[in-house]
Amino acid sequence: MKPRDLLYTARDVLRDMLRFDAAADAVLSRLFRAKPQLGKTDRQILADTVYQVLRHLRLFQTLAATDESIGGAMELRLAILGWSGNAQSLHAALSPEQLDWRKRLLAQDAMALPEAVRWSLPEWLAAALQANYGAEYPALAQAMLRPAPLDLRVNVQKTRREAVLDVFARLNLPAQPTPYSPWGVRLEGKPALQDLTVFREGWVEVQDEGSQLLAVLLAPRRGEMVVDFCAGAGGKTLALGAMMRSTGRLYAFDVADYRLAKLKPRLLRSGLSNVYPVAIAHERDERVRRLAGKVDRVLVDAPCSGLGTLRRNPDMKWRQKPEDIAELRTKQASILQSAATLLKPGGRLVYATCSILPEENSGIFNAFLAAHPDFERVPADTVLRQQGVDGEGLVTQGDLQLLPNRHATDGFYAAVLQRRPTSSDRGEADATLSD
Ligand SMILES: C[S@@+](CC[C@H](N)C(=O)[O-])C[C@H]1O[C@@H](n2cnc3c(N)ncnc32)[C@H](O)[C@@H]1O
Repeated sequence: MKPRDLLYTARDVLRDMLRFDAAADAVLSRLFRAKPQLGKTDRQILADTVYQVLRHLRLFQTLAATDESIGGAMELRLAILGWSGNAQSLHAALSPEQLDWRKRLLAQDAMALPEAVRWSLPEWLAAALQANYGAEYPALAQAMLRPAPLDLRVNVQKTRREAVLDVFARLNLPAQPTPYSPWGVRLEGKPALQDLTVFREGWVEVQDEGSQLLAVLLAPRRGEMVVDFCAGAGGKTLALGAMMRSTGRLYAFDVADYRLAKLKPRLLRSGLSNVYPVAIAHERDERVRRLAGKVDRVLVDAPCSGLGTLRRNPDMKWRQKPEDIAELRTKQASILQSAATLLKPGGRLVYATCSILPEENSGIFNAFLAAHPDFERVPADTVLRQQGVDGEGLVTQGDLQLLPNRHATDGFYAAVLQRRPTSSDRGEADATLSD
């Protein structure tokens, strides 16, 4: 497609996207399905341009409103400001007046603008981040404006990290081991993974290093009975299954069939045979009740605002509203409550979100512990150390707290609890030990 036509396509996509009635990636997928003639480079330019606009939406809208000399719809002017093709395509896409306008506006001194405009945050979210992160708020807000790196998880069921790094070195694709996860590889750039044998053969999966650490924290063992309560498309399920070396039973629960369906091809690639996807109607489903008191480990990767993933999903900051958070909190508390009933005495649960709002995180977890004296917090740094991960700097008040500005991961929270062993279990354990 000619760069100028691409610019107008970006305008049309933005018109759709800025209604915020569907996720940005769904809007893009719909477009790509409708226009199969779009080549790889065109798709990349379109995606990068509209995501750049979503990231900087408030700033770009403010800048565009200060100078209307080039005319055209707001969405066109936003696409001009966000254009993310190379210099050649930029010159081919824009008229000389548009080029001048873009240059002038992007050169403006943004320091004169309020922080929430500069960092393109809705007022309510800027206020919440400032209240919760204080002096760290500017670094956090700015880190969330940068695109995320491409992290992969090496499937230890099939290979080792060194072998994967060797393959990338031979392909001349710069890659580094991630600093915290024992299975993480960080790629420079965004190669088309689907074309690579390492991906097709199930040696690697795309997964942010932070997500990998949630699996590390659950630390499931061979032969155990494990439940991934909100498994979705199974990103963490696959990591857990590999940790269990494809032994035991790993149930992947979710209320969304269509998400679980996406797990199937990934499972095939992974080589795991210990995973059992189960669609449940809600968190108190009969299939959940049947496992009460029988499970060794449970992961609750709870539905949340997703505000820790703004580097990848910048539309979330415009789509979420304070009243959505209140609704999510009720759901999170209810899921945690049900999921905890699955645990055997001595069993462990990890409650996690990709939110950076404490009310979805420690707020839910601490309230659960306060109301349930038969459960206790397990310090996350202890578990990480046992798993060979240096938890220094990863743990705040006993729980894992990852932030893009500190750890170059998405924002994640994860806390571990254990069901206290009953006195008869302790007796049994003592008897076993003294035998
Ligand atoms: C954060 S996502 C999970 C992502 C997934 N664990 C992964 O690693 O790809 C939260 C998931 O919770 C699911 N969910 C929402 N309500 C639920 C409920 N009551 N019980 C179980 N799962 C639920 C959603 O369908 C969604 O897939």
